[in-house]
Amino acid sequence: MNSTGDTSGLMPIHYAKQLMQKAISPISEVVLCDLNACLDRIIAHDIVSPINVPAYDNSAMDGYALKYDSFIACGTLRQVGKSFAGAKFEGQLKAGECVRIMTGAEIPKGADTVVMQENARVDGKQITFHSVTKGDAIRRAGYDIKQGATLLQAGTRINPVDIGLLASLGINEVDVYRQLCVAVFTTGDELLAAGQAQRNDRIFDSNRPMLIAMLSRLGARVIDLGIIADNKVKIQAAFEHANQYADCVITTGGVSVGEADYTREVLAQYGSIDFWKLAIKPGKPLAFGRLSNSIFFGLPGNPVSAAVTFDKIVAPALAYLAGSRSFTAVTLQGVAIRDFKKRPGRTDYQRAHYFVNDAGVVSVEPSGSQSSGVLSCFRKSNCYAVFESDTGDVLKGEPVQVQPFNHIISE
Ligand SMILES: Nc1nc2c(c(=O)[nH]1)N[C@H]1C(S)=C(S)[C@@H](COP(=O)(O)OP(=O)(O)OC[C@H]3O[C@@H](n4cnc5c(N)ncnc54)[C@H](O)[C@@H]3O)O[C@H]1N2
Ligand code: MOO
Repeated sequence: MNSTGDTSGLMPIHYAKQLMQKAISPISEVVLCDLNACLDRIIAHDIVSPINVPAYDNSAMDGYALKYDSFIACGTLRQVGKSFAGAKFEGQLKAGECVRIMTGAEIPKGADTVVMQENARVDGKQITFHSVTKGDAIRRAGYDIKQGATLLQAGTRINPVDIGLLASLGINEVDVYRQLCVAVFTTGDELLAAGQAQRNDRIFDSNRPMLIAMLSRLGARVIDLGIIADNKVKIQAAFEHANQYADCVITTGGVSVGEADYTREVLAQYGSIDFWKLAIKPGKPLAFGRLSNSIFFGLPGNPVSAAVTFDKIVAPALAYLAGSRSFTAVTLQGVAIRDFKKRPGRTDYQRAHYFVNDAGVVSVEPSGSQSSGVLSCFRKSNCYAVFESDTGDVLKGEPVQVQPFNHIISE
């Protein structure tokens, strides 16, 4: 029995996550980053708004600015000027007056209402209004963002809208954590790099390009160490190189129990291994450990296992290492519309397809082979059907947890 009380030798995922969190010290170095280069970087300090957005009361419509009481008293008002975005009306409205105003233009002094031009009848300078509601169509100063409000919290990954928000505050440089650097290599004498001549006794290395793409979606800088032969000396040299330059080393293959599975063995000598067998399907032989400078993930060689363990275990851990405080999977409650096969013993992330039916029910079905060698099944899938470790087969009509694919693994 291990320290988690488990007798299968497999570590439950929630326990492994706690262990990783204890073992990982998030990056603390802060760098100043240009607004145009900060997409996907992690904010290091809270962003507090130095200004109101918008800075002044302005019109939400093209129309007329007026004082409501004046409209009630007179019905028809005289247009005395114009207010444009960037060229406001400088005067003060008096009784019986209105000002032609454009969307975004500052509300003239003395006005408290804007009437859109569709509700105005123009006769020279005399304007008659209908459907007037006091206070309408005015965007107040600070109604989007108030001066002094915390707009973005430290630990937020900057998305394109955040870049718009920062620009709306006039901010053109942001304190972010230094970029995560991850070294990747794959092991296996059977591997060819895409582009090499095909051979019938070899397979192409799909894991490394796939993981590099996933890492770039995480905002990491990648050191690609290529394909390393099943050879202890070469694997150790790759680890030494990676440990010098990277915060994390990711390998695939060689973590199981086969006679050429050296990765775990080398790592155990050169660093330390915290766990290497997880109660997850696919992906049981997943190793996590530490070198002197880097953390280490040894992913299973099977491509589906590598993809799922990266998405579900490695990506959240790397987000934490990078300083992110907001990495959660969306889970929907769905209903199986076909039977799912499931053996008790591991938390299973089956590749599945979901849709919302006419009654609004999230309906989910397996999308094909669940073999960890069948990467093509991902293309027929848009979610994981997640089954807890102790569950057996799940039948049509029974509830299923659905996790739609995120941007790391999908579009
Ligand atoms: N006796 C046992 N055998 C296996 C067990 C076990 O518990 N007992 N676990 C199985 C499971 S589950 C998995 S997953 C695999 C993991 O094995 P490794 O991580 O050691 O990976 P390899 O043996 O090197 O390769 C497995 C499979 O994947 C192919 N592969 C490897 N690298 C790549 C790559 N970069 N791109 C594409 N495909 C790759 C490789 O050719 C093998 O077919 O172990 C099971 N065995
Ligand atoms: O865990 Mo393995 O990934 O089941 O094939």
